[in-house]
Amino acid sequence: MPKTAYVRTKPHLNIGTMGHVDHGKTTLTAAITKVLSERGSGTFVPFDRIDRAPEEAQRGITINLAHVEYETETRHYAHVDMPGHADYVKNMVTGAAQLDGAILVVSAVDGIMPQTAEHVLLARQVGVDHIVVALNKADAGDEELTDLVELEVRELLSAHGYGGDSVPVVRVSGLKALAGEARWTASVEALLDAVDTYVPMPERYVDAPFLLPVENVLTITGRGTVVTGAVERGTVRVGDRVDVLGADTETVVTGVETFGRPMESAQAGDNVALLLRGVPRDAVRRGHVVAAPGSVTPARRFTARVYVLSAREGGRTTPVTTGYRPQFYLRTADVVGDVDLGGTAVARPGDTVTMTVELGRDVPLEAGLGFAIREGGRTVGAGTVTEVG
Ligand SMILES: Nc1nc2c(ncn2[C@@H]2O[C@H](COP(=O)(O)OP(=O)(O)OP(=O)(O)O)[C@@H](O)[C@H]2O)c(=O)[nH]1
Ligand SMILES: [Mg+2]
Repeated sequence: MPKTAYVRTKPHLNIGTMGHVDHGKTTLTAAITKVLSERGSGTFVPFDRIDRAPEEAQRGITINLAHVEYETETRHYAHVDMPGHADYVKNMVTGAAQLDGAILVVSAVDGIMPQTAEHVLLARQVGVDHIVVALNKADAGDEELTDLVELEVRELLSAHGYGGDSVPVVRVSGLKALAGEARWTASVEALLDAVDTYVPMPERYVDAPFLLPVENVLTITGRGTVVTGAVERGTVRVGDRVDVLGADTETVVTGVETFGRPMESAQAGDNVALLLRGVPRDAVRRGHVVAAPGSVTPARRFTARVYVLSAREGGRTTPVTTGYRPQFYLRTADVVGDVDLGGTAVARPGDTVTMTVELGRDVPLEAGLGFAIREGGRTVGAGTVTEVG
């Protein structure tokens, strides 16, 4: 049976949970949906409906991005639960690229761990301007220790330009909230209030030509290929012609949905699924971009200012030279690129340098676009495009 159409009654924002493995992101995500469903604004999504892949259940970790939706009194949210495990930072970057604000989950028992810091750095780089901290497992943490963890987290955020002194830090217990303990369901409510008030509604460029970076691709039997992601700018409706950049094809949008509900028109900021006419499932991939015809010219050469992470930050121990070929994370794409520093110049860990990059394929690029550089499973640099071509 077709579901009822999505009715836009409140401002919509994209948020998500990030942080180190096992600090409780998925548990907190489930708890948020439970607390809100009891208020009558949303559906409870249990833990095993978020981590639902067999490998996730078996290993007890999140691997894939999972999306849930809920409403507070003032806003409608799409929430992406991101993996914390070091092997899946790739997926985390894709999730973070769609966010208006992030909930950084830090275990009050364990404090800052490597992916706590890595995720903060990556969030900064892909354009997440606001972070709210959930000091989770507060039910199990010692108060004095938790105070120390809070100080540490504020310092970390300040070091990355997040204004750690003013960031809301809320002590919560996802686990106990899920169990319905009043003290802790109240803590989750307090966290949501902090998100509502601290994360501003971003400016939405609804009048710009439509652009959606593809996060995922699915097949709906009998209907065709569907791409999902957050609309970066513009609007789209059924019947619109679009370019699929990366797949190098032009097609027509034959369906627009959000969380399974049809939409008349999707706009900048919406988290959507677009049904594309006649596009084979294997022609389109994460990292491709769906855009208004002719509105963007993809390129593979650009100049950027890049910060090379120090070894202490988890980066390289040896300098970068011309000829270096790491992976570049741009929007939802992950593309290999050749680095040119100009002659024999070197970039040591801790340096900020200008470099020219030649990507392995064409990607929609523009000045100001932030990106991360990774190599062998770790983040080694962070940069901003200064010039295309
Ligand atoms: N005591 C306590 N344990 C918690 C709390 N939240 C989560 N846990 C436990 O911590 C473990 C990890 O929880 P998850 O929610 O899977 O953690 P995660 O951050 O989503 O992990 P990844 O997605 O794999 O990075 C589980 O055993 C949870 O039951 C909490 O508030 N208090
Ligand atoms: Mg998880």
